[in-house]
Amino acid sequence: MTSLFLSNLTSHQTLMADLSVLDGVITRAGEALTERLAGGGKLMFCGNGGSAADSQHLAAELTGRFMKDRRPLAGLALSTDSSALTCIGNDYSFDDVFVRQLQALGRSGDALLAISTSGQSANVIRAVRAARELGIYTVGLLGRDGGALRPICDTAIVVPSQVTARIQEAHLLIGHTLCGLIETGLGVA
Ligand SMILES: O=C(CO)[C@@H](O)[C@H](O)[C@H](O)[C@H](O)COP(=O)(O)O
Ligand SMILES: [Zn+2]
Repeated sequence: MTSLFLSNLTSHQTLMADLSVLDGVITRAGEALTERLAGGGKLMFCGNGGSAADSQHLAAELTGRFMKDRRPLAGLALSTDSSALTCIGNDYSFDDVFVRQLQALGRSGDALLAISTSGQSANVIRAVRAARELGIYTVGLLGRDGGALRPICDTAIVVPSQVTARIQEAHLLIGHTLCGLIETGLGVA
């Protein structure tokens, strides 16, 4: 009998091979995000659960370091401030935890990377809708059929899988690629 690990490994490897179809859209997203950062904008991130972890991980690649030593870049995860999350969730609604922070901190010329494996998280959808209204460029890092987020993001990167864990594994690869494209696009030596 195949072990769980070998079965997961096989499905992971199959998905990884399928991701080459996303090359063009990932490159375009990287260019758009680089343009915002080069123009003085910041890159915000949001998502729930594992995607909240991805948000803070990727934001730290920008403010800290990724592959190269260079100036700190403006990355901000909207999933990490426990006081903001609990206040907004408690006093308003959990659906508002990202949108309220985005409306407080976001400016035209910024960008938002919205991460959701289903494309259906209401708090992420609200953040993307508000971002568009504020002139903030939106990239959706999605899965399954892209859900309700797919048509409302400026650029939607949809990982072709139905399995949340596999989609998240692909999201990290794509997130790291976006960080690499940003460093290269900004001409970091
Ligand atoms: O990491 C996992 C499952 O692997 C979970 O924490 C998962 O992220 C949560 O169920 C999220 O609430 C799912 O939200 P979404 O990806 O559908 O937007
Ligand atoms: Zn997970």
